[in-house]
Amino acid sequence: MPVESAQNILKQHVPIQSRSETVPLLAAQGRMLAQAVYAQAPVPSFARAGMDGYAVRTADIKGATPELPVTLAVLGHVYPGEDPSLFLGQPQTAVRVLTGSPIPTGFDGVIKQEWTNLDAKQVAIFHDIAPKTNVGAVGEDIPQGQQVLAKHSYLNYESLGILASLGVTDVTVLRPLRVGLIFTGSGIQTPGTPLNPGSIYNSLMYPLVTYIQSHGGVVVFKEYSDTSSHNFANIIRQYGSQVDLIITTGGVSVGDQDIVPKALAALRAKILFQGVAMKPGTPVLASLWQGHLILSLSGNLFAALVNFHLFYWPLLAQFFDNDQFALKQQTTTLTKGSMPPSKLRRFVRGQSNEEGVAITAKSHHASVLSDLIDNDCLIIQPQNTQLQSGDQVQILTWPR
Ligand SMILES: Nc1nc2c(c(=O)[nH]1)N[C@H]1C(S)=C(S)[C@@H](COP(=O)(O)OP(=O)(O)OC[C@H]3O[C@@H](n4cnc5c(N)ncnc54)[C@H](O)[C@@H]3O)O[C@H]1N2
Ligand code: MOO
Repeated sequence: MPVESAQNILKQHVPIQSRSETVPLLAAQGRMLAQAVYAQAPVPSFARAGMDGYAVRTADIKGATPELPVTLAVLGHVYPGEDPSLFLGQPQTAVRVLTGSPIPTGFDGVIKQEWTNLDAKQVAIFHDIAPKTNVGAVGEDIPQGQQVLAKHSYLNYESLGILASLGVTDVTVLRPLRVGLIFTGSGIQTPGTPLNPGSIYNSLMYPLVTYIQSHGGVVVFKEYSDTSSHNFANIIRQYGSQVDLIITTGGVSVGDQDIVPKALAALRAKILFQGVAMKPGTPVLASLWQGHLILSLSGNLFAALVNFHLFYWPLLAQFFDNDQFALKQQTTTLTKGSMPPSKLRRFVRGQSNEEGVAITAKSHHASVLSDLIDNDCLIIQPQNTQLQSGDQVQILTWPR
């Protein structure tokens, strides 16, 4: 089955998210806003000094030079957080201020202290300044009433800081995509215990959990299945109904321990597709168990991640009805590297740059993860076509 057909089948079975919940700001990282946020008050709510110096009436110091300074009476100081209403800007006066200080009414500029003699009582001013110099106006950052974040914005980094600057403590966000993870296979250990002979660490868990949790999803359970299909099926029976999507890794190929197809048959899950015309990750499988979607990725690390990127992001975009989660496809130039033809359409690790995209990976094997560190996209290599430097190629990127 072609990748696009598999993506379309999956999309038809994604639940549409509708409910919301209120969470503290720091718990909202990676979540989607349920409603637009408007500024109830301007930020800052007062005119503030942009430099350490003196609040002045700019008209008073017009023409001031080092040779002919203007001297002003210093009424006192207003430090950040202090009440500026104790002072009123009168002719030939100044108030000592620091960066962030509220500026008392009547003053219209802040002269930086380097242009004064920094006197506490009678300050000599050596330059003149235009009105509003070094004054941050009310609402300089956010004017009152402005829409700060649109409905369905995705909360991260700066957006959480902007909400905090408005004094917001809790936000109403869309219910996350609830995901359960099941890792199959023998000899797969969680980091923290010494490796048994022939075993490897469950490295796959970490990119999967972090991709999911930083893009509007939560991982509700992480379970290991041993190599019996009973065990796998029991995990699904026990936990499956808690989630919107179950992602399983490994066990989808044809070996003795490839238990996923057998377990799905025992669960009477409906197979949506099994095997996709892609390399790596050919044996990927999707099924539906009592209305819950199960996406079964290959166990090979790079194959699993290619499966994840190609199927998870379109599904997430559908769940939130939001294109910012969709895979982005674009045409660019292959600037470095080559690939021999492949019978199946192949997804190659790519490193995008200003000129195009480069193939820099030392290994293209499906089981090799470490090369991905400097790679940020997948190059689509059409079937039976070689890739060489200078070719126009299609690349796929996912939300970062
Ligand atoms: N005789 C055949 N053998 C294989 C075929 C085939 O058609 N005929 N297909 C190959 C292809 S293609 C792939 S892809 C793999 C997929 O196999 P599975 O999805 O069944 O994965 P496993 O066999 O369970 O594991 C493969 C590999 O990945 C390691 N692994 C699994 N889970 C993790 C994890 N969570 N973290 C780190 N590493 C993991 C596992 O130890 C194996 O080394 O099958 C080919 N074989
Ligand atoms: O599809 Mo498997 O993809 O060779 O790793």
